[in-house]
Amino acid sequence: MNNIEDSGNIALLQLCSVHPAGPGAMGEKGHLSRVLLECSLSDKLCVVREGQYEVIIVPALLVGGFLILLAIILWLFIRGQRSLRQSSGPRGTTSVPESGGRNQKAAGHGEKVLVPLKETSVEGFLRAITPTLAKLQVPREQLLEVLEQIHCGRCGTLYRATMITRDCVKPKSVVLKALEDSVGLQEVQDFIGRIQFYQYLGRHKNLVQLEGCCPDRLPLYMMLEDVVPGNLLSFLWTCRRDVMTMDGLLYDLTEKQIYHIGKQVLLALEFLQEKRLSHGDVAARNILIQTDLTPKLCHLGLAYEVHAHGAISSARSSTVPLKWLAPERLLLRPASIRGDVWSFGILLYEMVTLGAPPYPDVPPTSILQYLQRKKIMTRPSSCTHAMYNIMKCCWRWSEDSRPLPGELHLRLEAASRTANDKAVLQVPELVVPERYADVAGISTESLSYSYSVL
Ligand SMILES: Nc1ncnc2c1ncn2[C@@H]1O[C@H](COP(=O)(O)OP(=O)(O)OP(=O)(O)O)[C@@H](O)[C@H]1O
Repeated sequence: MNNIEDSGNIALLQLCSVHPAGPGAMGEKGHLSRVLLECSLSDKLCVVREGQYEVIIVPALLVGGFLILLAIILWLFIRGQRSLRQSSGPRGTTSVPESGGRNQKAAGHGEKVLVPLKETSVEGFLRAITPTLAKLQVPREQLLEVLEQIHCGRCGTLYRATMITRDCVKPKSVVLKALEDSVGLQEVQDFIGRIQFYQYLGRHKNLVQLEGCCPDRLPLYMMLEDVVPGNLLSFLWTCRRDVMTMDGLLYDLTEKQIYHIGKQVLLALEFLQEKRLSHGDVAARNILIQTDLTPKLCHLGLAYEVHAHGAISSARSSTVPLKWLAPERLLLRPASIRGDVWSFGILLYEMVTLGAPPYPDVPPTSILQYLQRKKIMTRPSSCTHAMYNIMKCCWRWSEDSRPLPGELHLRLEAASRTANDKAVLQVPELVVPERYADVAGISTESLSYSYSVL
């Protein structure tokens, strides 16, 4: 027997061999086991017997281990089943993949968009999605008449239409984007995703604004604010003509006004940058202008793709005219805000030349080789050195050495202080749209809206 005293917690242990050969034999075998025979809380005496119980303990350990393993497997299985039930939601619903991932907020107010799990029909999808767009929904009866078709886009046709608003007595003009009847579930989800994207972006005075939508059934409509006179490229071309005013707008442009427009475009880009987005196709044709010369970025389809899918699809990317693209985009690298800064430099060129096609002497397909030779456009005669210096910093080959929209805004601000606000920019030659399209590397159809002003 051994007495063990342990700082006030005294325990008496009795070591007792039950092996017939005695303790010595046990020591030789080295298989001694200690078994607690008696130990009560009130007692400070514990009796332990050493014995050779391998025959009982080893199988017991094996059985115990097996049971624990079984319990773990069972627990994992139950947990898996439970999480499966949770992700399909109540009454068998699941998240819409197009607005999932980091764009969950696209559903508005950070809610998850749920559609029935088994629902693969357009009707079922629209039934499930419409309540999430309640704040934007406009009764169809409020749409009065379609005035004209203005554009046939990849994701719907654009019309000018009139609409009654809740607070307006007089019908107001809106641009209606319509997704017609004969489309599949994917197109419908994409159209709804775009509506949610506008909702996610929120309001910015230099981004075209969503005013409402009709998402309950086909045809689907989204109503955008009607920006008049609209397309900046058309405006620039009209400035070449002998038109003084039209609809209250002075078709004259000074260097100072170019800075004014440019700075606001940069505010829109800064806004997108804050949301970790980029525009992807900054160009005069994708900017709308108001009579007070407030520009609004439109053509947000590429930004939507970045938001919804993390990148611009190669199919969509190939539609962006090459002459506006930064070298890294021409080399098929992802779009970024600094790529937009490159395109912004081209936009300045477009404005100061009143809508001339960039790189007039370079075929669109040779643009990458041209830039790889470290060449950039020369200074147009109508462009001051100050403005050309800004263009040059936008056209730095290395993305990282280009300024961000905020820094560029400061440069434009400084340059505009000494800019000429008297001399009206003039270009004597009128634009021939087919020739323009050819030199710019743009399809004539995509310019159809600009013809109307010529
Ligand atoms: N809100 C608007 N007000 C006036 N004109 C507009 C408006 N929206 C679009 N437009 C005209 O329609 C043209 C095409 O617009 P936009 O590129 O945004 O449509 P889209 O091809 O459907 O683009 P995306 O798929 O990127 O949204 C514009 O260049 C402009 O001339």
